[in-house]
Amino acid sequence: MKKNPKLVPENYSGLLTVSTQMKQFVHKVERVAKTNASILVRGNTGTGKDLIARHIHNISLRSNQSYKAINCATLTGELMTSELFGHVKGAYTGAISDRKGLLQLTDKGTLFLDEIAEMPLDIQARLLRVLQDKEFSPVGSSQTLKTDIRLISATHESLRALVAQKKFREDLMYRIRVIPLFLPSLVERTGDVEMLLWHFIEKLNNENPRKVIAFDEDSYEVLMNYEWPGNVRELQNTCEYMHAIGEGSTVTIDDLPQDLFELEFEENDEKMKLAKLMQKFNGKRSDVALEMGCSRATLWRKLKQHQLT
Ligand SMILES: Nc1ncnc2c1ncn2[C@@H]1O[C@H](COP(=O)(O)OP(=O)(O)OP(=O)(O)O)[C@@H](O)[C@H]1O
Repeated sequence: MKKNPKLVPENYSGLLTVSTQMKQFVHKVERVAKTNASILVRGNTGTGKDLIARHIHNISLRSNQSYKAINCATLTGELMTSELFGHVKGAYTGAISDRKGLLQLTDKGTLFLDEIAEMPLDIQARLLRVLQDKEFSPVGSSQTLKTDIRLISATHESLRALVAQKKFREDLMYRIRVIPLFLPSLVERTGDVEMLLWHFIEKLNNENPRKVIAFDEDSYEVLMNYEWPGNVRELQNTCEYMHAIGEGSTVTIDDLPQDLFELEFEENDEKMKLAKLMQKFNGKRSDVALEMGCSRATLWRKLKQHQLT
């Protein structure tokens, strides 16, 4: 039975962590936040790019000005242009009144462009001009407006690779990645899976009649050893699933979603490796555990799981 170890995280504008790697990352972020330099956050899906961008704004010299975010992956080209630059009445069919764009609304503040790799090339060209000249015109208008924005962008892809494929402008890449930051994925953040697991479980306990206070050994082991390709978002969704699907105060292995068991290739590799090591050490489990860097209990469970006992 595993209970809440009550790990106490740091809280950076809602981004929680107990990991040294993350604290070092945030320390770096805090040094650059106070400048006006454009920041590019590179990180996989669900790693908290939104939260980091918000934190940069919160601790910057612009914190009392506006902060706005758009996700370039969810907008069509026309909508993105109008969101960013605004338009005047009649600029498009459907443009029934003037609309201010984010470049105007975040003047003196911070604009966060999530999934910037998805921005169409023509809008990239327009954005580059804004960053160079600090001015722009709304769609359908001949008026030039001044703007002073701090740009934070995020991507899960390599912009360099996209530049090589001619899908991203090289000049824009240099403008927006003056400071590149690499957000670690969840499994690289030692201690965070366990801390966040209980954070989300406690939150669900507060919102629901079911109160989970423990996990059985098997479920905990699977959760602690999973890769979390969808990072914090996947962990959060998994907690919701486990909390909703099971009964009573303990989460058991049957309450875990199927996705967590679908790493069959690695499992087969593991079985081979285990079998070889058992042979090499004449079945002496303490030596095999030492070689694998795991506890004897973990080794025992793995042997059982692969039917090697
Ligand atoms: N360290 C963290 N502590 C608490 N909650 C977190 C943490 N990181 C992420 N979250 C939560 O996980 C979810 C995903 O985070 P967020 O949207 O910031 O990720 P993202 O990297 O921008 O994802 P995507 O690239 O898919 O848009 C959000 O609900 C967020 O509040």
